[in-house]
Amino acid sequence: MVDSAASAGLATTRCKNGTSDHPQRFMPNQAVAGRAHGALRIDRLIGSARIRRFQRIWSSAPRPGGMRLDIAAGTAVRFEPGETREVTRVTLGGNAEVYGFSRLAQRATTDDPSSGPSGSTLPALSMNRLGSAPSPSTASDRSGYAALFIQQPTGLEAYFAIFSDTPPMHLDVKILDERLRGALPAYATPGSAGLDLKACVATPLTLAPGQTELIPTGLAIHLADPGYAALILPRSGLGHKHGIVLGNLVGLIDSDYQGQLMVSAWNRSATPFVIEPLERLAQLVIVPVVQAQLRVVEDFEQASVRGAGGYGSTGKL
Ligand SMILES: O=c1ccn([C@H]2C[C@H](O)[C@@H](COP(=O)(O)OP(=O)(O)OP(=O)(O)O)O2)c(=O)[nH]1
Repeated sequence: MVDSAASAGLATTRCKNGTSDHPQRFMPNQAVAGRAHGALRIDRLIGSARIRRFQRIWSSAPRPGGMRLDIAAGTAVRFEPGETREVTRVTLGGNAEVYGFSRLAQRATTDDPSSGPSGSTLPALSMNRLGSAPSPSTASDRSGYAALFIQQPTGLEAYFAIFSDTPPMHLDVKILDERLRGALPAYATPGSAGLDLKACVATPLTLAPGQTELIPTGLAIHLADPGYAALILPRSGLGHKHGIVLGNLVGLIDSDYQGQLMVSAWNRSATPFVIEPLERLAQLVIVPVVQAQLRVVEDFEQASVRGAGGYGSTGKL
């Protein structure tokens, strides 16, 4: 649940309607819908919470159709506080029936719109207001939803956003080297992005200048979700002061990889470097990934300012 105390601050929405642009300030838990060229723009600030994804939900008009926000299934439109995102709406395909959303909005879009979302615990929300409510009991994290209702000449449209406090991500880890039991990598500070990976070598290992060695880390992870990958990056101190970087520059850990994490250690310096057992050698950063579906085109729809310019085309300074 998102309480209003967490919803401190003001959000700004710009509503464009063809010719004019009306910046508007409004209090948390309010929203304004602007329809610009078929797009719905919502700007949302919910304390530290993020709108995780927009889930279109239903619309009564025009039959048979509802509209949905034009984002790929399972992906998200992320809003940071104060940011605005523009999401185009498209007509629902298939039978235009929408189910799911923890049953909050379970209905066919051809249902009578005046009845509101069926099978729901949706509280009464007024038109064009953004509301929040406790998440359905099935939700394990502290998430909530926001609903936006728009009265169109042709009927009622509703949009829902699911948001959460970005709950911690759980990562399955296998310990392959007993020396790491009780000494798992940890984020050094609350703001750290990387987990240190240790060199699970049995004895000190000397890396000669220019030499590259694959060093075991004693850990295996399984990200499982293709929406994530992990990157192995050098530790800046080792790289800058001692020239110990990565032979592959960056290690990419696929979400389906279950083997031991290995660090390709490269001594790019002119002096030998001794890697001590359990020395922190590199760091692991987990990042979101979008798998794109390729769509072949003869030409791009819109010419960009940059075009094919690159490699310093914008100048040096
Ligand atoms: O620094 C690294 C880089 C990769 N890996 C593991 C995880 C990754 O998922 C797997 C394969 O890596 P990648 O796809 O980069 O290697 P490839 O050379 O393209 O091999 P493959 O054909 O197996 O994909 O190896 C590491 O442990 N450390």
